[in-house]
Amino acid sequence: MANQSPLDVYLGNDWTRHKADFWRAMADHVSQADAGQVVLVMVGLPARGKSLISGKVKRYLQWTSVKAEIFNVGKYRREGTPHPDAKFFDAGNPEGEKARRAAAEAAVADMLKWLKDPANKVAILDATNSTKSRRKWIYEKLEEARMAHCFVESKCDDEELIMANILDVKTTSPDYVGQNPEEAARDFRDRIKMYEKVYQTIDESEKHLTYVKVTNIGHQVVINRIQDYLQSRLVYFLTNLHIKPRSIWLSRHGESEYNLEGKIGGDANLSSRGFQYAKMLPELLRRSGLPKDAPLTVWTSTLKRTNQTAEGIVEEFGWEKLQWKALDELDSGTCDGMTYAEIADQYPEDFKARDDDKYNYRYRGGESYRDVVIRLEPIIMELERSENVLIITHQAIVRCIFAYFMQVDQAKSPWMEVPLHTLMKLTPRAYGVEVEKFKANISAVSTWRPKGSTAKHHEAGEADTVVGEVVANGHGNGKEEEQKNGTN
Ligand SMILES: O=P(O)(O)OC[C@H]1O[C@@](CO)(OP(=O)(O)O)[C@@H](O)[C@@H]1O
Repeated sequence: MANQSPLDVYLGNDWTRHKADFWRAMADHVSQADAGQVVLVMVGLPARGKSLISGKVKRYLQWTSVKAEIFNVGKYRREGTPHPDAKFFDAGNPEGEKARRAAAEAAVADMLKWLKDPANKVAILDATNSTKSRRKWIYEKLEEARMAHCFVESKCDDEELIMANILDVKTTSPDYVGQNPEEAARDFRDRIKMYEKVYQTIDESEKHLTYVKVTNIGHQVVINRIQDYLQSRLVYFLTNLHIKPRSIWLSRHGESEYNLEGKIGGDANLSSRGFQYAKMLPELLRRSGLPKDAPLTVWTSTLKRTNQTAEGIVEEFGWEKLQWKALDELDSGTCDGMTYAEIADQYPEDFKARDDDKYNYRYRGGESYRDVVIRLEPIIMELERSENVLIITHQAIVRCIFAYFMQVDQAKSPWMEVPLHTLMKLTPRAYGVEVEKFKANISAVSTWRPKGSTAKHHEAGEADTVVGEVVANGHGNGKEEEQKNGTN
């Protein structure tokens, strides 16, 4: 490919020739390295973002094909006590204590049962676990089951964040269904006070535990005794999290000459309509609501069509632009530069195999969607750390990034329709990701191919321009768990 990254230049032709093998090896290595199991034990007062963190961890793990599940003690407690008032949570209330202990025991028992299946990798015990004696009990249970653990304490002194969590709980927790919202908020604050009376942060006396302490979600992270690969990956992820308001804008490049010809891959220039889209992108961004004070960084792939699309924006706003090799389009190996009809003709078995399992099918000498997700992991880590970012990339890459944020399952994500000349704005909210779409009024071919079809890319009609199904899947960060489970 004409546009080589510094890494390509440094490593020379061998690297360029063997990069698909490299990503393949990485993908295989990562799945092998995931062999262990671990329990993440959440610790912290109510309204400190434990469920938010649990949801984000689960979303991240599932996207990388690591099976993860959240066990929320509140859900078990609610079976016996669906609408408790604050006094129920008073440590001096023996009945409340007994019921809460029973709920914790039931959750841990179910969790250990779930972990009996070696395919299940990460269990997240979402509860306050706010006393040393409760943590000692959990630690002993996990030691007895020979299960690795990692306590994750979420501390928070940011009043705004606490208030946002209280507001969310009072409106979404099943504990307060049908209650006056003001009364619910008052009761929830009293509940927090009950926990504050007995809360013990993890300290020196618990040095034997593996733990991560996160203050104000990502502001400060303290780690202790992190032991294996999976734990380190999780710690790295937790270190990168933040909850500052921001948006991520996602767009494919403008229509390319290859898109017009129905060819896949390659490094073609934009078509004249593609250039029009590039010109219009600054206006489209303005329409979507630009961040007032915070700057925006533009990320592109190393290919010409994404860089040409970014030119107008960089010129107009002077924002920093970064090129990422990892954002290059899915490598179609020996099929690069062919039309779908040519592939079906020359490699009929491959064409069918791809339709049968598009997520796992790996092009000869190229990549699968699974491989792409592995190489996008550093991009996701960087995105979690970053504030406002505009990503201009390719069809398969947009699908994988979108699938991460919106938890689209692996069988569906490679078939999602991502129209050209459409800007998407993803805004993480307390318990989900909001998606807005802004369509440029510039026609383009549709490169979406339904299963079985070998049709050449056709002019997009109205129906093609809706991302539809995808948006409906939109909960991201544990909202579903929280709505079902509430606090314990
Ligand atoms: O996985 P499928 O659906 O084939 O889509 C990926 C394809 O999308 C295309 C367009 O058809 O990407 P791009 O947006 O970079 O032009 C091909 O280059 C690429 O192979």
